[in-house]
Amino acid sequence: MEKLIRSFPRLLQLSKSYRPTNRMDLFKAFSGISGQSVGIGRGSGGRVSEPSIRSGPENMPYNVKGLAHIAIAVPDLTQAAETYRTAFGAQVSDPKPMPDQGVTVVFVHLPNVNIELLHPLGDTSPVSKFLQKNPKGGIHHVCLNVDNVHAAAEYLIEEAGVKTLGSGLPTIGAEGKPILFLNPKDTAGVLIELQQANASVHSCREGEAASALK
Ligand SMILES: C[C@@H](C(=O)O)C(=O)SCCNC(=O)CCNC(=O)[C@H](O)C(C)(C)COP(=O)(O)OP(=O)(O)OC[C@H]1O[C@@H](n2cnc3c(N)ncnc32)[C@H](O)[C@@H]1OP(=O)(O)O
Repeated sequence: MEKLIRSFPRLLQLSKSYRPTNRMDLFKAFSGISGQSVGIGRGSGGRVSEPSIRSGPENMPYNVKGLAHIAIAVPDLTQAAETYRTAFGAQVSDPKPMPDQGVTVVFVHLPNVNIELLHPLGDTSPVSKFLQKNPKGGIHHVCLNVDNVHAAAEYLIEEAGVKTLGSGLPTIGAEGKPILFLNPKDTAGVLIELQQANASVHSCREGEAASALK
């Protein structure tokens, strides 16, 4: 113990006023933490190392403005909505049929983000196959707000190697704004929806989505 204390000046300093009683106390005293888990970088002499952060490319032609919603496909919309309302005390919307998208949606409003519950509508719903593979339901997609969905699509296809799905032209989503889906094979296996954040809701009809963005 004396040898250990002599070899670590910080511990020596602490040991004058603090007597560790077990191994965890010894670790906390040495690393300077008080319970939360941290990573200690190699060669950092015991100091907690900050993770390095790399920024996105400069001059991006569009910006992600945040998370719009997380969509969960469910086998029973009424039951799922009731679970979110009663178990989590969340406000839930009435079901909204969206025949053009092949889904009925219920929005669950949480303080910092919405959850969109999805159920197939019609024979060719894109959610049907997903539910066949995941009969109990599951996370179907993540929707990001962007400031320019048109510029985003162009940049993703031409510069980032990320393909859009369908015709590549925006359609109108459940929040009444232009949306586009990206191929999950290009985005780490997660289906991502882009939504035009600043589009005026109610002002767009299906055929007007693309021109509304110009
Ligand atoms: C109202 C609106 C809104 O939010 O505003 C909505 O929600 S509309 C929500 C519904 N609309 C959409 O989802 C539109 C975009 N979705 C699509 O175009 C399609 O569903 C695809 C994502 C391309 C999947 O195609 P398809 O339905 O034919 O399924 P599939 O079973 O043949 O799957 C083909 C490959 O995609 C994968 N795959 C299927 N669904 C996936 C999902 N949700 N997330 C991640 N990967 C997925 C499968 O595992 C498979 O991979 P492997 O080949 O490796 O086995």
